[in-house]
Amino acid sequence: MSGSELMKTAIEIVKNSIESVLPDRAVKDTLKDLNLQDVFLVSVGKAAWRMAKAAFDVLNGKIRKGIVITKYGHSEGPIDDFEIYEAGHPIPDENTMRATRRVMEIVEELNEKDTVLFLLSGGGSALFELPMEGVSLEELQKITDSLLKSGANIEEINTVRKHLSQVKGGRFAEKIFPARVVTLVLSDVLGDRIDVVASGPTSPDASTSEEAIRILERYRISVSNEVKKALLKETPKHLSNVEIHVLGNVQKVCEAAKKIATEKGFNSEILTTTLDCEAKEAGRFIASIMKEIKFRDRPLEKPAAVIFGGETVVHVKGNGLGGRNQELALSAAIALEGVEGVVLCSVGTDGTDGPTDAAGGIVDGRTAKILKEMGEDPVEYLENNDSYNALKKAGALLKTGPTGTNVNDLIIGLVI
Ligand SMILES: Nc1ncnc2c1ncn2[C@@H]1O[C@H](COP(=O)(O)OP(=O)(O)O)[C@@H](O)[C@H]1O
Ligand SMILES: O=C(O)[C@@H](CO)OP(=O)(O)O
Ligand SMILES: [Mg+2]
Repeated sequence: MSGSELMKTAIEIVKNSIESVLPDRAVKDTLKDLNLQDVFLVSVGKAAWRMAKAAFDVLNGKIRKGIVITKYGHSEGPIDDFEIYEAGHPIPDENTMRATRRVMEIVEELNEKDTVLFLLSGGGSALFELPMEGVSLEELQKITDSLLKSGANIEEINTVRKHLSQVKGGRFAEKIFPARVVTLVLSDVLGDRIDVVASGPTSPDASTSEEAIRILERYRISVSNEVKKALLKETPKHLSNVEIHVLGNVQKVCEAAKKIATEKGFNSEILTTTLDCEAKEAGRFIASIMKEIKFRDRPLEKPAAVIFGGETVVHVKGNGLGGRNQELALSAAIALEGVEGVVLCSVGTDGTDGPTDAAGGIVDGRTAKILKEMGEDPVEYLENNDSYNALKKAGALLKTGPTGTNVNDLIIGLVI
């Protein structure tokens, strides 16, 4: 197999794996079992449009009102008479608040006979938000931006978000009470911490005010007195009106990748579904495993596919453009320079990696060489967190557009 054929194979495995975790089927199957009548549908997150459409297709006639809030560019047209909103991500904006207020207007009227069907996917933290009284949107945006660049993981970031919000950390379910809420979650959080996915609007909160304060201190983020005051108010730890079902996660996409790669003749193994270290360290480590396979045929014999799922972090210190998958791919490209018969592909299953239009990167032994031949230093790009521009120059960006799902990041290494 030539180098470009191997790249094509990697892209095919990735795309088919993502296809297999589109939420449609899981939403439909779960709803058929639940037999709900007369629901208020609220769908929030990057996969919100697709989840709402699937629910509409199976519940048709049993939905009294439908509202969808998703990221800009992620809705795919009208669904019946649903209200469909797009808003800012990963930082909430005015449209986030406008759409969330609309949801609150509707649920606050409900009584114990009513049911809210809440369809939730990652991205919801930015898309569904009304800050606590005294906390301005501007300050919340600043704190979110600092946390996202600090290297803090999603559990830490969302511990702070929950305590500054009127709808996160179970507070949305509290507002819905005495009505009932049935939540279907597509998980993009490692270990399926459902109180962390989209900051758990309908989950009893496992985090505390004290932890939120400690996290801000740990990452040296200073906040106003109003924010300090808001943080002290504790989130609900028990909720009696909630039922939650998990539909999909990073395990499922990794299992699909393993199956597809095996069918294509690769000795395939999932090495982890909880990759959570610094992106560039992960890239280097994965490259070292691929070289072990290439030169020593272990832990798998060639042809081999190694599969990783997770969510790495990036301490963004430079002023470049990129995302954690692109950064991982660029780092791997540096470590794989000159090695033949290896391809590494790292993507966000939602189709966007960091504030860019790429889903991730696809690199091989030629990628770093191509950059050097152009007079560019890949290490400098990596240090400036400018993986997007490095991979763009080398023709190594992978673009899928919004995929309709969101189960975190998938990394595949092929070795022949
Ligand atoms: N220049 C950059 N290089 C690498 N990563 C970046 C850069 N700028 C932002 N990021 C990372 O992108 C993350 C947000 O990306 P995004 O793909 O929206 O995350 P998610 O898919 O988890 O919502 C931030 O947490 C930040 O760490
Ligand atoms: O909304 C969120 O809190 C996170 C985790 O679920 O999602 P994303 O990383 O896609 O923004
Ligand atoms: Mg995330």
